Amino acid sequence: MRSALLRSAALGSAPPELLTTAEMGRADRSTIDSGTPGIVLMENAGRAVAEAVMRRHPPGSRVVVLAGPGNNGGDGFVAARRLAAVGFRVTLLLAGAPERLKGDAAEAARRWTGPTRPATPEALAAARPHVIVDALFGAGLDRPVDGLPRALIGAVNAARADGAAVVAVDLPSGVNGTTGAVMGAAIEADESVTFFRAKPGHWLLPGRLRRGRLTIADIGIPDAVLATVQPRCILVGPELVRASLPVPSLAGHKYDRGHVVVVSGGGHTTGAARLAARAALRVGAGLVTLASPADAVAVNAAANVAVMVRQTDAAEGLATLLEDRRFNAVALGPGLGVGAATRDLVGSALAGCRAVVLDADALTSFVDDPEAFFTALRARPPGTTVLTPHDGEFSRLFDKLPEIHEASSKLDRVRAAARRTGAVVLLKGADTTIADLDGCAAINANAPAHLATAGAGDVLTGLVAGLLAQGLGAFTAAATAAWLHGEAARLVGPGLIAEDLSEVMPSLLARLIEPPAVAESAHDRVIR
Ligand SMILES: NC(=O)C1=CN([C@@H]2O[C@H](COP(=O)(O)OP(=O)(O)OC[C@H]3O[C@@H](n4cnc5c(N)ncnc54)[C@H](O)[C@@H]3O)[C@@H](O)[C@H]2O)[C@@H](O)CC1
Ligand SMILES: Nc1ncnc2c1ncn2[C@@H]1O[C@H](COP(=O)(O)OP(=O)(O)O)[C@@H](O)[C@H]1O
Ligand SMILES: [K+]
Repeated sequence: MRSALLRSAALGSAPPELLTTAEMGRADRSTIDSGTPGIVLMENAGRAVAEAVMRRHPPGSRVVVLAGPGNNGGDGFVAARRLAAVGFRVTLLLAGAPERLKGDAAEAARRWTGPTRPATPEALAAARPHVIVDALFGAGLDRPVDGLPRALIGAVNAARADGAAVVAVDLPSGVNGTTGAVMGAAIEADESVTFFRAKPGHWLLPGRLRRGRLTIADIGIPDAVLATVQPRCILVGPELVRASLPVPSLAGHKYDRGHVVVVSGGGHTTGAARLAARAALRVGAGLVTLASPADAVAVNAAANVAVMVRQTDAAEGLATLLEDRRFNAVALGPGLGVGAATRDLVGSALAGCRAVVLDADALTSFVDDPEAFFTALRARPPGTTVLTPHDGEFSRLFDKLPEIHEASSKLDRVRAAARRTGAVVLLKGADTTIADLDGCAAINANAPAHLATAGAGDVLTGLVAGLLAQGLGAFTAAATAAWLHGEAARLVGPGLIAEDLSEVMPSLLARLIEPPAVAESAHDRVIR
């Protein structure tokens, strides 16, 4: 299922694959080995950068190209030549000695016939640029910036604060393309022009906040190189969601669409589970039952119509309920409270092979003995468990593990957690990151900031459970749910409260699912 998702992702119009800087290096090399000279790729890259400048600024504008010592600088030399040729007033500032430029960058520098001046903060300020092309560092950034590069980054940001526009080549200098980390200091760009595919660092925070608009330019690297590179991370988008969403069959019945159990908290904390239950139903689960402790039955029954309510007393009650195999997905955590009773409920849910989503208190209840929890998770069938922590829950559970504590990015932390638990881990945030045991990963970045509101996470838990119940694998369900959740928040807009997310699901799903069978039957009636 997960590999089908990675394959289906390739069908969409916006390229979903995100390439680490190492993978991008392999894509470059593979293209060069197949006969396209590196200087051709560099010429195409520099032209794409020049075109980005031309799209928004008239000839005659003052442009500073800040070139670094590697191929990113080479792209800058090409952009400088093309902009000067059409009437931009270009100042080329090089950080480093011209004689140290190598290979394609040295060739690009030879093709530039204007003056090349040493890059200093003073020279940059004196040029009073309307536009700065940031070609200092790209994929080759391999250590924190210090000394002159750091001063130059500061000067670019100061010029931008004074009104200059900044177009970054590939990445804003200082941003790590693989991790999104700011390595000491980083340029703030209005636009970043990257090549062939976006990089995780364009979408992970804080890199995403530095890159401005993202333009992905075709520089002549064929898509076929992806078969060699085999990228391990995608950006979730509508094509992928459309390809994954279950479409009910005319011949089907509600049990074909799965039956979700959401475990409710006690009488005073039922809201979270109700939000999750409604979301599971809205995303298409055939039936949803709230497993409710005795003191919450009345309030749950009064507050629900389509969602059913069953009294289940503690872990034994849940285990008894789940003996009915038609309950094929269980969600628990929201509103349950932290402690032994919740740990026991989780134990009942994890027994057997139905799909399980664990969130909130179902995660926090294990912070004192995470190893026992990880062991129970690892014993489950692959692709059946999803954990949906926010940052705090993730840190409490995983940060003591050295491989997670020392990981260099959100992507690596989530991958390490998935490896450790065998579960699909979805770490929430503006750059929600999802990974499975094998290191397949997805970033979902469509959520607006107003999604950060009480109860939004409970709705996500329900969406994941609803999709699991309809037969999606854990990775696909988590990625699809995260995108639907973010898109629903965009549809509602500012003023969103968690209840709204489920209510816009029908109009959102209608845009994604073609209903050919319904259209046909309407037509039949007209003919009769
Ligand atoms: N043939 C190719 O590989 C292509 C590469 N392209 C460009 O090439 C770039 C990558 O080029 P490179 O691998 O040469 O890398 P960069 O140009 O990003 O930087 C490499 C240089 O910067 C130095 N450096 C790294 N971190 C530093 C720091 N913190 N302080 C001081 N110096 C530092 C390195 O020692 C090295 O000299 C891409 O970002 C892209 O812009 C494009 O031209 C497309 C084709
Ligand atoms: N800055 C942000 N931009 C976009 N989405 C965000 C941001 N911060 C949080 N979110 C999303 O909001 C939701 C909050 O969930 P959670 O923290 O579990 O809240 P709760 O426990 O109140 O339900 C998550 O889906 C998360 O990804
Ligand atoms: K750059």
